[in-house]
Amino acid sequence: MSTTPKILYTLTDEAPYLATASLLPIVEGFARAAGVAVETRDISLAARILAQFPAELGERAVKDDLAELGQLATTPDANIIKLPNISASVPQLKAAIRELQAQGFALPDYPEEPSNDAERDVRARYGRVMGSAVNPVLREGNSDRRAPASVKAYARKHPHRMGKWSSESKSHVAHMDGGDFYGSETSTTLANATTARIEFTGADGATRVLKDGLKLQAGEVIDAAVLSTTKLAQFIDAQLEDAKAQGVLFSLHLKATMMKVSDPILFGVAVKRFYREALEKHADALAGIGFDANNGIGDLYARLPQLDEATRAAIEADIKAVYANRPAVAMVNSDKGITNLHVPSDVIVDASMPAMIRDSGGMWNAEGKLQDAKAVIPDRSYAGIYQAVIEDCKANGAFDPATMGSVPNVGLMAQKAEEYGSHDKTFQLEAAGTVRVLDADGNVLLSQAVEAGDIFRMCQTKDAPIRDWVQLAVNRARLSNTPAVFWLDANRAHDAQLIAKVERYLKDHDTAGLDIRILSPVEAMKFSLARLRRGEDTISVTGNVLRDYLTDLFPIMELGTSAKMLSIVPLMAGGGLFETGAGGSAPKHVQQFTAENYLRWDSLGEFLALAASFEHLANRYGNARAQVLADALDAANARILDENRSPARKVGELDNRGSHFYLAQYWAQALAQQTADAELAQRFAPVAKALVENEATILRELVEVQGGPVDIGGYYKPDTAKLSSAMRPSATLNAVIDGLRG
Ligand SMILES: NC(=O)C1=CN([C@@H]2O[C@H](COP(=O)(O)OP(=O)(O)OC[C@H]3O[C@@H](n4cnc5c(N)ncnc54)[C@H](OP(=O)(O)O)[C@@H]3O)[C@@H](O)[C@H]2O)C=CC1
Ligand SMILES: O=C(O)CCC(=O)C(=O)O
Ligand SMILES: [Mg+2]
Repeated sequence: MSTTPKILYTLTDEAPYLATASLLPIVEGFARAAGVAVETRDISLAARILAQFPAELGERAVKDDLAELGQLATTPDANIIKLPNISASVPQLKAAIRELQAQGFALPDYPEEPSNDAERDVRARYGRVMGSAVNPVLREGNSDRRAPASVKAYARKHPHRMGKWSSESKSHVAHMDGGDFYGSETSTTLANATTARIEFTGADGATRVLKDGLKLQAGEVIDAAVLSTTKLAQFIDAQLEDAKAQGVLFSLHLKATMMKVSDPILFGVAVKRFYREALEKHADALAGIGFDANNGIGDLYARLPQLDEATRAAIEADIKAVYANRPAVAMVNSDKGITNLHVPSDVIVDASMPAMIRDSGGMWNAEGKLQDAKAVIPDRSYAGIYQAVIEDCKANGAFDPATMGSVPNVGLMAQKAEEYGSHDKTFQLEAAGTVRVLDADGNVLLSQAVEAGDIFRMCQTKDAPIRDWVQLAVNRARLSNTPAVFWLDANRAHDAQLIAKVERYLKDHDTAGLDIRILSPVEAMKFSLARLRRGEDTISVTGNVLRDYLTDLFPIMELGTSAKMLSIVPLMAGGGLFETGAGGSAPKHVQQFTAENYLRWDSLGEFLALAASFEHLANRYGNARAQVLADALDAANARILDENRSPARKVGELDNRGSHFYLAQYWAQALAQQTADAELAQRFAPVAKALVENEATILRELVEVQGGPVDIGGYYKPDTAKLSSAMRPSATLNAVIDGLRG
């Protein structure tokens, strides 16, 4: 066991990375005074790309910090603060590569259609950093996400605005009725460990190995399912017709980042059907310039300059004609004409559906106004939960943050559980046949018939994480004296296997007096919503996907944002992973920052994670000072909420940097006032004094820079000096903080 208490703070992307440039020096200063080391590890998209090409980059090679952290997460010493990072779609990945090349990094281009081994190797390396490539690597434990009592109390006292709901709303969720993953899933639990392979056998009897060397453990639950892209295309066509007939926006909600193999294909089917006339008419020209519908219609616009003027104009005119015939489509940015079908990473279901529900069931139309929408979520596995919320809001009106209860979550996610670990076992088949999962002796574990174009997906859920999850659920139910509901659907093959395990493992625990139930997702949602309206709390105990969906949905309804969530991952090996908030890296905030030098990112998630991390260190290493820091930070966090020192949204107001100043002031005051450690109190007394006495000057220095554009020298890899000077504009504050850092 290492004896030095240490925090590993991750450097990531976009808004949380910008915020880090201001917050981290403060954290380093305070931690240092208590003898806690803070180190950084760079897991940004840029760093992850660079780490793939050590030989090519020579002297500028970058070490693979993500691999190191992934390894550390399996040891008891891990104490990692993980901020949100970009899970890159192909368009984002290409933009990042271009930026790094322009900064002089000798990276190879992204091979669109690799034609030799070298190109295939480059493509595979880029493939490793694509999509959700970070979280599954670090998540060696299950998830415990909740709104701390102080945050909930604050939200009740200062309720955020919720759009009114009308019973006349035409908004609804549309899903397939067959031919989807839900309908085809089969599942089994392994009696013995084995090394499996996935094989495709075509109609001609020829067999091809899709994946080999797949290690499976005893007790592991595996499942396989197929989605028909032909049925999906028919479904999309019907929804386009229906959206038009009903006069609602067509809006598609997927998770192309986490589900990085399947969902871009589903997205591509929708793009192809929506723009069908134009894309079919110009099929040859578009194939010639390498357009890929899976990357969105934005990919077409990016490639148009390769065509001659006349062809370009013809394509543009035909796309315009499509819009005239189709239902209106939900917009991501109406000013710039960016639609829901532009880039697969712009509309991510966990954040986009709650936003729609918060906004009266509307999405933005081309005029930038809210309009009722058809939310298309093709697969039935989870779509129904959102329809249940919509029905509830139509019947009972919007939820009231001042009175509503809370739905915390205990999520099964350790060791790449379920769908979120399936991308290396997901394939699109070019021909009809059968896909089989075979054990080492050649016995068929799972089998699915496929048609050409179908997507086959296999998932794994290991036994130890399931046991740990059940235990976590019971602990949380006991600690918070709150009913807990396992959201599992007895009619789904995978869930049926899980239900059997949950029932068995619950017997290992003392559940006397606890209210623990198992309900299907839709029933669980209805049950939780009814309690929520009565002001009652209900723990949601879910698999990995619902963990993701619900930990944005409920916080956004209850608190207005998932940024204020406490998001702990007790690692199964004994370490701690402290995620910050439950949302993403907020690209919109970066646009505002570079245009107006105003950052509205709320770092409360980081503050909460830090307090939990110091507390973890205190417990693990018996480090009393870390506990003093944690307690003082808790007090500071409560004051940030009480005194409303979170960032506002507009120039001239307190932004992210200002909220960090108050954190430093309140934290220093709490340390100066505490009596558990006199030496620390003495150390921080002058710091607190300086931050109080200079408050007006510091706030002026922080606000007077706002309003104009700011250059940070890069989007995916900003220039550290430029970023630091932009994010630390107060010389007075810096002098105090740098004094602490030594
Ligand atoms: N844990 C992780 O690493 C996660 C990463 N992602 C990645 O994040 C990127 C963007 O995803 P997206 O689906 O747009 O979701 P985001 O959560 O990044 O953004 C949705 C909106 O949520 C609000 N928001 C989220 N966090 C904060 C915060 N701390 N302070 C203030 N507001 C906040 C903002 O709304 P407003 O501006 O209106 O205030 C923001 O525009 C993608 O690359 C995605 O892959 C997504 C989820 C989790
Ligand atoms: O890793 C990702 O891409 C997103 C993770 C996420 O949305 C979540 O865990 O809430
Ligand atoms: Mg999420």
